[in-house]
Amino acid sequence: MSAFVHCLSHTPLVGYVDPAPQVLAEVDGVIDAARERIARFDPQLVVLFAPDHYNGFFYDVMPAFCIGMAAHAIGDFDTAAGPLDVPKALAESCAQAVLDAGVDAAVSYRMQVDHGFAQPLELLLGGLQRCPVIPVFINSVAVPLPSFKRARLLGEAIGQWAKALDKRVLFLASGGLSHQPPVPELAKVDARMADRLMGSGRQLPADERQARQNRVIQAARAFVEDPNSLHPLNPAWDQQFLDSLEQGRMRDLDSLGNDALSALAGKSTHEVKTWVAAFAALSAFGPYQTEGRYYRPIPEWIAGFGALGAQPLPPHP
Ligand SMILES: O=C(O)/C=C/C(=O)/C=C/C=C(\O)C(=O)O
Ligand SMILES: [Fe+2]
Repeated sequence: MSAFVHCLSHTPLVGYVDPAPQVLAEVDGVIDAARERIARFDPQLVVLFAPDHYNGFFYDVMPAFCIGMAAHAIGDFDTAAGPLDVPKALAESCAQAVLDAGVDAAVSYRMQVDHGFAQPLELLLGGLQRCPVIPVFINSVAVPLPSFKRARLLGEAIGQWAKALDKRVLFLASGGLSHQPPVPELAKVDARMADRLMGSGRQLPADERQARQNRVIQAARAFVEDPNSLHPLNPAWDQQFLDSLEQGRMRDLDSLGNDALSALAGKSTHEVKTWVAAFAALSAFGPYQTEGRYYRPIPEWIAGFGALGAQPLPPHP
């Protein structure tokens, strides 16, 4: 039994609206280094904490958390499409353990996921099917949202379950840090879009999918020109958040409410709850040391873009 963590921001805008070549090369270097560390760890099981952007989870039934027993990626923004390699019996055992620990996660035997899940699997493992993966959805955009505390407890429960396996387990987290791309909000959209958010968007017509992607791309171009056209990035908050994880102070975030977090760092920053869950899972294996910390605000991707890895400290002799 051993564990490893890697948390990485995602962006659907890579390849569409890119930063300067030296920034792109810097990010590529960060991802390459993480991929090498993960390859050396050679995971036998991945638990991937990630959000959705109204591509797989809708307001017909919106869970705070959902564990996939089977899953497929839709391939939005040119990310990989197709089934993930979900080990069903292990996922069922994980879900049971989470409920037994008092965290009421939903389950799905037909989970539909978007770039939030596909991108880290592609970038860090080389594809959707390279390693058995249990997908764990954390609702990060559709209010009402779960709290930092519940995300931490979810992670701790999964960490305790993983610790009892005789496996090398990699915890991945996808998303964040400060950012607010133009994801629709139920309270602000017209009837047609509300219907999409309530479930008819599960199979989006191609022209609507294209229009939706174009809207995000246009918003990114405008944000580069005018940082006040969207909620501004917040590098100071992002660094403070990374410090909290590095120092194992996930509990300190419990008292930060969701409205306060949105005001600090934008309405999509709730994706960082995936990072809290992943680090909480690792903490079940004891004290840890971090590695590969990276941060840069990248307006072209509407993102405070970061990475942070960690592994348990070796036991004292
Ligand atoms: O405008 C829409 O309908 C959809 C927008 C997105 O899917 C935006 C996603 C952006 C991210 O994943 C991100 O975390 O920046
Ligand atoms: Fe996202």
